[in-house]
Amino acid sequence: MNLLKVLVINPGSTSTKVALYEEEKEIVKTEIVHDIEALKRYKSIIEQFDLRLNAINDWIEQNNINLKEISAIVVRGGLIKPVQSGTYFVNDIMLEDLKRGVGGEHASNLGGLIGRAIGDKHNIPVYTLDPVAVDEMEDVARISGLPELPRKSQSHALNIKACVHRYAMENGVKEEELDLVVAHMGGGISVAAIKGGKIVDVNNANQMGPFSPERTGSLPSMKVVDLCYSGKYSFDEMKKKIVGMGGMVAHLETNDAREVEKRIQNGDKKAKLVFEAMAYQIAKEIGRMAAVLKGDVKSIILTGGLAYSKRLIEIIIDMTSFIAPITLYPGGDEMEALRDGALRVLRNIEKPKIYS
Ligand SMILES: Nc1ncnc2c1ncn2[C@@H]1O[C@H](COP(=O)(O)OP(=O)(O)OP(=O)(O)O)[C@@H](O)[C@H]1O
Ligand SMILES: CCCC(=O)O
Repeated sequence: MNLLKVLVINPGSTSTKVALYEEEKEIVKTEIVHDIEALKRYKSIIEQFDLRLNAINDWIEQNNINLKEISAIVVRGGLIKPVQSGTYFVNDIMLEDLKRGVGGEHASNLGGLIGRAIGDKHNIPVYTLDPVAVDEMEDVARISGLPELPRKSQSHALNIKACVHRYAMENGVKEEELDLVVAHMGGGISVAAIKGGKIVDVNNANQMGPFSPERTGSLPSMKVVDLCYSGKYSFDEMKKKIVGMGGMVAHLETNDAREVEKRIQNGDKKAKLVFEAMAYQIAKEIGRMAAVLKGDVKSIILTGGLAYSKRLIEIIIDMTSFIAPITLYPGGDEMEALRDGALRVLRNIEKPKIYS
């Protein structure tokens, strides 16, 4: 019997994670970290296509991966049109929407494009699971202070959903009965209110919420207008300031929390203040989402790369543990969640949804 082999590609804002699985078994998993200086050279994320594809092709070669043996490629999905949670074929309609960036710019838009570039060449089907555009938001959460600018459900849905699933399994509860706050803390930060297993509210890491390693989060809006009309920045430069060059990068010129922690240890007061401010804003957002759930929160889950940072976690726990017990899932389960989505389809347990 031929074993199923799944290639997983997960482009995040600061890195591209790649892995090869044989059935559930991990054969190789690597985080290709992209240098901030290299990323800075690109005006838009879509222009990073060649850089990331070349890095993945090098990784495939270095690890002697025979693409002829791959049963499926599964990728982190991007800002397509709002969709239900689930596994989807990366079809031509989705590919076009990713190219055009119908829901906006996002590193994960590259997932489908790179996946199909490799898949089409070697005749391998390409799937995606719980893309950034998963929308389960309640109507009341969509209203902003301007009718023409509604709040949109865009989040690290893949890892958030994987954490909800893991928590349910580990604690012997049904996902549909779970109310949680999940804070995914990566290059961008999504803090979600989970009601009955669904993401009923989330900040939208590209536009609102806490600042993160490389995004501004919410800003004083009048001052944003002033900056836009100051004549100092083009449209593209302003967008890049908010997503990519904001947050820690703007204050400290690095998106690497480990580097910031080293500076703090060496007595850098500015690094300490900025890092503590990020933790403070995350804790505040958790409080907002706890209010969405009327305080009835089973647990606060902290996940993503930043959940490895003891310093950050301690501040968040200090500020939020009065709400609910804290669960730590550092790093997250995105790669395994993607693998499992592809395996469910390959084993005919789940029918992939068709994006239209
Ligand atoms: N052991 C660690 N200690 C402290 N910080 C860490 C550690 N490992 C990773 N990080 C930090 O986590 C952040 C990246 O997290 P993650 O890998 O989840 O993000 P990403 O996948 O690139 O982006 P996103 O999650 O927004 O898609 C970086 O700031 C990185 O420095
Ligand atoms: C746009 C929110 C999701 C992400 O940043 O990955």
